[in-house]
Amino acid sequence: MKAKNLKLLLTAGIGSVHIDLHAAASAGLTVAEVTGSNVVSVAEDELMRILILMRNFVPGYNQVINGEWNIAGISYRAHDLQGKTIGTMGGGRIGKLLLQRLKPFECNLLYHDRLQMEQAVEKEIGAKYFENLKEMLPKCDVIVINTPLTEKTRGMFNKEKKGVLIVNNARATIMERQAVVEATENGHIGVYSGDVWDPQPAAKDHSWRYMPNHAMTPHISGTTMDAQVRYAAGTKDMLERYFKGEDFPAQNYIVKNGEIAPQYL
Ligand SMILES: NC(=O)C1=CN([C@@H]2O[C@H](COP(=O)(O)OP(=O)(O)OC[C@H]3O[C@@H](n4cnc5c(N)ncnc54)[C@H](O)[C@@H]3O)[C@@H](O)[C@H]2O)C=CC1
Repeated sequence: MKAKNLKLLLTAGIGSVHIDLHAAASAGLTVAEVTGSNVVSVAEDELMRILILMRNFVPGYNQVINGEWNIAGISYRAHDLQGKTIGTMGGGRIGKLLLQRLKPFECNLLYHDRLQMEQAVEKEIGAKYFENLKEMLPKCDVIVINTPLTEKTRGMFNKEKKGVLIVNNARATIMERQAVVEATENGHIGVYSGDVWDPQPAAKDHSWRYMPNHAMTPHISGTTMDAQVRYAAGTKDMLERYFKGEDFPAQNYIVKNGEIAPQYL
């Protein structure tokens, strides 16, 4: 390690996979993030993407830009959200909030996670738990990815319904890059809307820029002005606590005393 005096690594936001957490743990470093800081921002963004994909919005917008007018060319792939089945892989902070935000749309809500929510919360949201991801995937019209990238979540997909809409604001390598390109080309994925890329920033010739049926963005879902205020304040708070010798809020620790937080294992 080159930085011999390094003690602390802070992520101003959520998602610390840019850090080698195992190396940090064995070097005795502390890694922390501003847990919760952009949960609302990402969940709202996912809701927006679900609606945009379901209504075939982007091709409609492109018609206007290109001077075209072809209603039938849009509507044959536009559907109501009501009655559709939406599944989130990951029912943590973002996944749970997304399900709560989706409830008034009268969809069938499913989720897969390592951990089942408390029964009262699950009942209030009206979401059905699947311990086995492979059982949930074929049921979904829309799949949203809300787990961190770990060795277990990398490349987890292959059982989706034909024409499925996929929203991935979590991490790009949870999907296999070439498989996404091929599936958008052959229609197995109806539309893929991702906010995250591998690597970032994405090169000009990255294949996901040019595949058909996508609605990609450059990692913006968690970076609203409101989120920036929250994660700047959270980072400042942790720095102040660090220099006073105080602990951080417990949920912010990703690596502490050689241990990696369970959600990253
Ligand atoms: N695009 C963006 O700007 C942002 C993206 N994110 C991404 O979203 C992810 C989720 O964020 P939060 O909901 O706040 O995290 P969280 O820690 O509250 O929830 C993650 C959930 O994933 C589950 N999980 C972990 N590994 C799993 C596995 N192998 N199988 C099934 N479930 C598993 C955990 O049990 C937990 O419930 C982050 O790790 C990050 O990658 C987060 C914030 C901003």
